[in-house]
Amino acid sequence: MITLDDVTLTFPDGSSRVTAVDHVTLTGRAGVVTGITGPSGSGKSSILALAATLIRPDSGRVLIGGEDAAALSADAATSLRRERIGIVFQQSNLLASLTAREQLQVMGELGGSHRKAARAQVRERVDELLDAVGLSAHADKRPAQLSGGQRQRVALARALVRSPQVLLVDEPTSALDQESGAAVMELIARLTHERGTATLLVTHDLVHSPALDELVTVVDGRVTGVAATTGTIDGPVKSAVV
Ligand SMILES: Nc1ncnc2c1ncn2[C@@H]1O[C@H](COP(=O)(O)OP(=O)(O)OP(=O)(O)O)[C@@H](O)[C@H]1O
Repeated sequence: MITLDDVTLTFPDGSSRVTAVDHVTLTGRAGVVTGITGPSGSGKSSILALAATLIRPDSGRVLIGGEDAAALSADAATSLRRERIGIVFQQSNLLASLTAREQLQVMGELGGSHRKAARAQVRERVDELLDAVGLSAHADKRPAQLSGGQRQRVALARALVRSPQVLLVDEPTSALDQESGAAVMELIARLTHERGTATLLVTHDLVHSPALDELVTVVDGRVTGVAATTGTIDGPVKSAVV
């Protein structure tokens, strides 16, 4: 579970400051895809960056598994991010020289043990995740040999390698056509339901709302609405949400 509790974030703007996030309170629950939508400049990406502990709020708390990430030292926030948070960006941000399998392996081994048994465990998890995102047959391909949708699926699998509690996804379909976008959204919903991640997903495109369990609307940095959606992708937790 992740909770932003009365969070405010401002940025310098000439001699004054612009308020990007204005006393926002929202919760992403385990096994639930919470969409965050709103007009351009409303604060969606800022909310995601706060949830990712990439920036600190001016005030308020960012609770991840009960711990206030906003109060941690920079080092502690980095390890919390590494261990508990998976992030998928608009562009897949894959390393051009690595195969799909290697992208996941590098993430799985980051800061971990070099013992043979530990590495074998990572390999097993990588194979399981590549299978879960339907890419086993493409495991040895590099990003340039994959379609946009396949690259986003690799990025999604990579974000899940360390079994994060929280999955943060920023406009995952913006570089995709409608059909592959829908497939990526469906996959995010399925993996969220199966693996119990608390998923926050920023989208301006409500054509994909069937993949969302809840929708938070943000305008001018403020939450103006929270609604259960009429999503059609079933999951174990979903029935309890709607
Ligand atoms: N690094 C920054 N420095 C100064 N102002 C910023 C910075 N990042 C965001 N802002 C301002 O904060 C507000 C919220 O921006 P944010 O990017 O979070 O909105 P958004 O809803 O994600 O927009 P979009 O849909 O266009 O990506 C805007 O007024 C923006 O100009």
